[in-house]
Amino acid sequence: MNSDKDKVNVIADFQRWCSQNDISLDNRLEITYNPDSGIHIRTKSQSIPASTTVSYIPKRAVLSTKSCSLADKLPQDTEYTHGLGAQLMLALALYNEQLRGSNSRWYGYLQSLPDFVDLPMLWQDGCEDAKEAAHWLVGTEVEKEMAVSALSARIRTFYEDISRRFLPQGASLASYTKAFTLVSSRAFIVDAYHGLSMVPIADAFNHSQDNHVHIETDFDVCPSCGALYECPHDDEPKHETHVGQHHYDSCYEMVANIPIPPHSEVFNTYGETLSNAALLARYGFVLDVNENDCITWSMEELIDEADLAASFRLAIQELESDTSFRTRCESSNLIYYSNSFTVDGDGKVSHPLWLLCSLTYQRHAPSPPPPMSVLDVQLACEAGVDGDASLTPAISATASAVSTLCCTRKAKIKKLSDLAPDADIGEILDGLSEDRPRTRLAISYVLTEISILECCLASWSELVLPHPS
Ligand SMILES: C[S@@+](CC[C@H](N)C(=O)[O-])C[C@H]1O[C@@H](n2cnc3c(N)ncnc32)[C@H](O)[C@@H]1O
Repeated sequence: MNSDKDKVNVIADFQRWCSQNDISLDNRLEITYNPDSGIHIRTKSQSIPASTTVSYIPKRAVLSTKSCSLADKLPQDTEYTHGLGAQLMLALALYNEQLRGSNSRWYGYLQSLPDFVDLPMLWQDGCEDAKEAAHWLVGTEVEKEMAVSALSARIRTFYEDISRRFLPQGASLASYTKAFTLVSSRAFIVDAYHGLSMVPIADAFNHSQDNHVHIETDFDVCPSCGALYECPHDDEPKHETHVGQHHYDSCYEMVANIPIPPHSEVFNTYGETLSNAALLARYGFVLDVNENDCITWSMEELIDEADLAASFRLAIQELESDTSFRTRCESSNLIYYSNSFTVDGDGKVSHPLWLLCSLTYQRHAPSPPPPMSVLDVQLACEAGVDGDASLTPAISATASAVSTLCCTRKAKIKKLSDLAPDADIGEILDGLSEDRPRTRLAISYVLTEISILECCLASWSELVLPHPS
């Protein structure tokens, strides 16, 4: 399936399969292919108004653990209904259908899928380019997203312990892992019955934060049989009557959320909050600009003392219960309101992270100032207005703590320690040949993290007082 001509045939076969399975696509749209975007959906010469349903996908056409040929045999334990467990089980269902070849009722759909998606989880044991790229990602958010070794180990264990029981002779861990990459990059949670599923046509749309379409489903169906209306599994009737049930109740729909212009690619969104780290780890690509990019810390990474944890919990509760606190944060150029320990794409520090940095300094102080007062003086400093000078050391120490955090985090990007301190990573990227696509992708991602950390360092360094000599 390498040439464009092959792709044209594959798309034609897929479209035939779609009509045989009553999957519709608005005739103002076409399925198309190019090497950069892969298979994707475009408008032809006409625009499409907002709220148009551009595709109806009958529920029976989705490939899930409930609809696949192994459905009666697969374990139904709750650990496989969500998260990684659901992905592993769906990858088993998908791989089994792939092995069934033309005997699978999804054959025309399966033929349209790439062999695998080049996710970083495959890079560790790959070619030089892959290994080098994997090395660049050590210590980054992408590594956290993948939980690298844990993910590979879980896939292997699941394959050995569960998948092998159900798969025919000739199955292999390598091919099961490829099926897993397809699930990671294409599956949707559709409803309480099918759960995580492969959804033909819906998964042909590429991702953008400014998406044109979204999937609409009635999630709340019977988890035992998928019925939207009354069924024998109901404790209480869901709906009063079957009367009025619409044909489309048995379909998932792709609906336009904004008008779609002619001659343009039509995008879905895989998640409105996905950062480039998440996109790279789960889907194998990054956006040129991604407003969700950030550096994250877990509570465990930051707090190593029970006393500090206790004073943090108390202080955060107190701050957040003050109705003006959020507005105060929003007026800062250095702090933003968020419920995580993060530095955002503009180098701003989330309020829990700021509080922790502030408390770290104060934990040995005999009578620490209230965090709200420290914040107020900091806001005054940011605005160039004089505040309570007795609190300036507290602000300076908070800024030092933020700086230390950023430097420590930068030092965790392992590849940087192999390079001279003044190495120009942009130059390294520019000097890389085109036959190193993974390394190029990894370095350009690392540059984003470095730029976030340096932006944060630069803005907070202005608040650090010089040490008395
Ligand atoms: C749900 S599929 C979309 C259809 C896919 N293009 C194909 O050829 O089958 C998701 C995959 O499409 C690609 N993709 C989606 N959005 C993209 C984007 N904005 N830029 C580059 N690749 C994208 C990535 O390879 C991703 O893993």
